Amino acid sequence: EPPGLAPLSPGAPPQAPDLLYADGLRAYAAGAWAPAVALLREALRSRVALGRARRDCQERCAAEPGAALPALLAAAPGPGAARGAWEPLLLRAALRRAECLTQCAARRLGPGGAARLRVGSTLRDAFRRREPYNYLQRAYYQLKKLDLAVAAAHTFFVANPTHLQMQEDMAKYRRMPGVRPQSFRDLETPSYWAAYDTGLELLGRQEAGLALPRLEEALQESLAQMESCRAGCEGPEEQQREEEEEGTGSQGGLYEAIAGHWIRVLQCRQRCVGDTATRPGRSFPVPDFLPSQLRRLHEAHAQVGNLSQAVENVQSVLLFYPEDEAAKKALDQYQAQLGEPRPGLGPREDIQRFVLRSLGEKKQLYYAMEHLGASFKDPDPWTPAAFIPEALRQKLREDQEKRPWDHEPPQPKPLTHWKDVLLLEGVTLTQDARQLNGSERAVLDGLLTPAECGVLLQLAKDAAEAGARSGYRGRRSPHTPHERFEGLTVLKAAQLARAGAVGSQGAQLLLEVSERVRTLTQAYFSPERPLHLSFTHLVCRSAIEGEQAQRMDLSHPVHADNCVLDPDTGECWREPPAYTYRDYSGLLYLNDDFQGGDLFFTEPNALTVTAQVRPRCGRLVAFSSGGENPHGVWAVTRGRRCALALWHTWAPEHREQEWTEAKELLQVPEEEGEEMPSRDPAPEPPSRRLQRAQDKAGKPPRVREEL
Ligand SMILES: O=C(O)CCC(=O)C(=O)O
Ligand SMILES: [Fe+2]
Repeated sequence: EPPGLAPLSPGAPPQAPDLLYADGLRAYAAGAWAPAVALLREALRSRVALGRARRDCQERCAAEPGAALPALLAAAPGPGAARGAWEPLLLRAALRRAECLTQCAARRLGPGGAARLRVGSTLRDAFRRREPYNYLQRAYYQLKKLDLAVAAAHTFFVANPTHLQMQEDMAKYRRMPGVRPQSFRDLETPSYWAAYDTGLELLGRQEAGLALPRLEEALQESLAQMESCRAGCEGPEEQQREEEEEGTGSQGGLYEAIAGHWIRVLQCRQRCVGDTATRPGRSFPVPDFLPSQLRRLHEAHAQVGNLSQAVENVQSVLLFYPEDEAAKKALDQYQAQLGEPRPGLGPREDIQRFVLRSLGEKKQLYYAMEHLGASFKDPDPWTPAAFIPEALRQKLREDQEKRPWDHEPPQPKPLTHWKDVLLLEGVTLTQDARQLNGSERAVLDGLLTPAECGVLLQLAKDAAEAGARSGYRGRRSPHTPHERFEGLTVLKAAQLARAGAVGSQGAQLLLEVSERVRTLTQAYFSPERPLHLSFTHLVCRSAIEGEQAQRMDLSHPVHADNCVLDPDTGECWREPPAYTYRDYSGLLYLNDDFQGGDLFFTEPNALTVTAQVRPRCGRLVAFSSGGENPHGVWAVTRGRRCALALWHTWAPEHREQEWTEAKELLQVPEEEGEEMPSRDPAPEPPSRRLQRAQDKAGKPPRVREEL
């Protein structure tokens, strides 16, 4: 049973989610686990019920005679249509519609209807971040309902994959006997992401036939999600949200107010494009989500010989990009292969409807932008230039350039052979895959000079001390109680450097070195396809003195980096909570003055060791991140072992945004001391949370933590 979604008292009208949630947090703070669970679940459920009721009502009332727009309006007879003719009709229809909506809401939601059950912006944000699930998992854990705790944890985790506390909790759950990764079912992530990912994976394996149903499902489900998102735009919350953001109520007279409301609805509907294309927990949408899905569809259909479907899909691409050369060429080719012309064949109807409607909305929004001072951030790169008022075009072009995720990365220069790169960098290949008994593994030496290792070690030390000064005690390792674990991201390093807590030379070097590793890894393993850094983490593990006798555990248990390894079957599931988008891993070691701590690779049974690597300054171990490379770290029994862990990805949308942010931060001239953001702690009682929310004006930059 999915937590939070089954009614506690079936049939009863929903209660206000705000109140339920606040009561739930109070119960949680008081350690009353069972009531906390009941209240939090009810808050989640009532919010879902609320949304569903509103959408049903909207649909029903739109179809009700008298509340629909009179047909007369649609066919307004030219300029002669006197003002008096349409105005009363429009406004009467609006009155009827409002009456219908109010009655419907009262029927579905109880007396007071929608007004009584508003969801405030704080709650909306908390729910978007899936915070209730974090409280739920802890409460379930206390109640010893492990399966539900894991399911709730996973639901939260998918939307917050960089939440450190949750990483530890998930690791804890995974170690528990009887809790299997299979039970980490994803309860709230829209199903199209799974379909999309599987479809892409199958395509990657040249399985177009198998990929097609998943790709089609992904497209249809993302269109459905878009509809559901758009339907939410007419609700009272959307209006309220804009008012909160703009700090204005409606101004002016009747028509100004109507126009103002209408613009908000349109803005909201257009935002749905980005919302639908953004994975839970990600900050940026997959660029050009719909057209790129259509491109994959037409290619896959062509591959398996479904020519007419290939034509429909490529024509749909052309609706977005009429001048797309590749699409035009593909269309010609498909038509030639088809032989005789098929008259009925055109773009997909669902896409045609979508594009026409979207263009209509954009036209109005650009108009409002030019003449009414409205704001509009076009989510799409395909809007025809003719739609954009001349005065706005230049400014938009500039903004576009500032949004890197809207652009494919510049095509790389033809890549040099890895041997040239090694030579260039003064690096030697110490062991290749064969010597390491694997397929995609390598040990390279000479990536850092001893002086550079020194600078990076100093950086790690200074950062840890800065942490200690600000009340952050050295944490136990998430993997073993016998070691301490400190992790530093590039952004955090840059922030600390700005605040003067660490030298900026170290932070700068961190960026430089990660790029050095990326170049090498790409040249060695992926010369045709650019690799991007997706995460860079400077990690030190220290033995805790006096706790080392007869240690049986590992510093880092055996795992694979992009999938969940099942040692029993040797299978590796490329699914959350693993970081599925990681394609190549790199570990660049900084020192060797510690005991234990060798890296080792195993067979998929996680037991049989196939190769072992001793860390030392400037040594890079690089390998593909999948199930072919299970690896672990022996216990560090004395001293401190520091390494730069780097993960690379082929997916530009998973490129490490923080790398760029850190770079920018280190480039801009120093301003007065910046405040250091702290990571989001485990759930705390509401009173303290409130305090904290009030303390911080504005949102501090989010510091990412991954393992
Ligand atoms: O530090 C190492 O040698 C390995 C660490 C590792 O495997 C990881 O962080 O995924
Ligand atoms: Fe790893």
